[in-house]
Amino acid sequence: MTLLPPLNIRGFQVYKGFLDRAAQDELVAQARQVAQDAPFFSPMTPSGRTMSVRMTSAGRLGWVTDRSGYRYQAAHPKGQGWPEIPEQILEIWRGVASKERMPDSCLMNFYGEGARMGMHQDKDEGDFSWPVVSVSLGDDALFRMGNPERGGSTESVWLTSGDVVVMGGDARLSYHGIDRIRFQSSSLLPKGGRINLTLRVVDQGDSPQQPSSP
Ligand SMILES: O=C(O)CCC(=O)C(=O)O
Ligand SMILES: [Fe+2]
Repeated sequence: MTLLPPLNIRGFQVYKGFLDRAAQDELVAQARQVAQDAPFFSPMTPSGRTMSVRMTSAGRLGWVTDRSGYRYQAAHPKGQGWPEIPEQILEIWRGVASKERMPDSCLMNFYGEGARMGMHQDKDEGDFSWPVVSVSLGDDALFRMGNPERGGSTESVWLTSGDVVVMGGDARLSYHGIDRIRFQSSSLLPKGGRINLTLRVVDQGDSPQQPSSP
C-alpha cells in the first residue's frame, strides 16, 4: 500500500493507486472466496426494480434490499450467515480510516457490462461519525459526487483499479453514484467487470459513547 496524499473533491478523499497489482490480485481472490460462501445476488429496490449491480457482503451485517426496503441483516437472502471480512480488506480500513474501530460490514458490488448505480446517500448505518471506505477493482468507473442534499452541481472522477475513496466528515452523507463503467478496460478480472468493496460501521453498539444531550 502506498499513501500519497489523497485528492480532496468536495470532501471525498480519493486515493489514486492506493493498491498495487499484487494487492489487487489478492483482494480479487478473497472476494471470490467470499462469493463462494455468500453468492452474488441481484437485489431489488423497494419499488420493484432489479438493480443492475449484483451484490453480496462479508462481515457481521450485510446490506440487502427487496420489496420490504433497504436494510442491514445478519443473514444472506438465502439464509446463511455472511463470511468474515478478509484481513487484507480490514488492513485498507486501518490505513485510511481507523485503527480503533473495525467496520462490521463489507458490501461487495459487481458491475458487469452496462451496470451503474444511481445517485444516493449511504444512510442506513447507525453512526455517521465513521467514514465509508470504498475500494475499486477491475474496470474503470465514472464516479459522480454531489452534495449532502439532493441535486445541485456535481463533479466526477474516473476510478481505476486500486483506487480507494473515503467518504467521511462533511462528505459522509453526500450523494454519489456510478454513471458507467468502461467494460473490459482492465485486465484484473479476466472476463471484465468491476468489483467495488464498501466498508462501513453499521452498528453503533460498540462504538465510543457519544456525549448525551441534556
Ligand atoms: O461502486 C462504487 O464505487 C460505489 C458504490 C456505492 O456507492 C454503494 O454501494 O453504496
Ligand atoms: Fe454509496
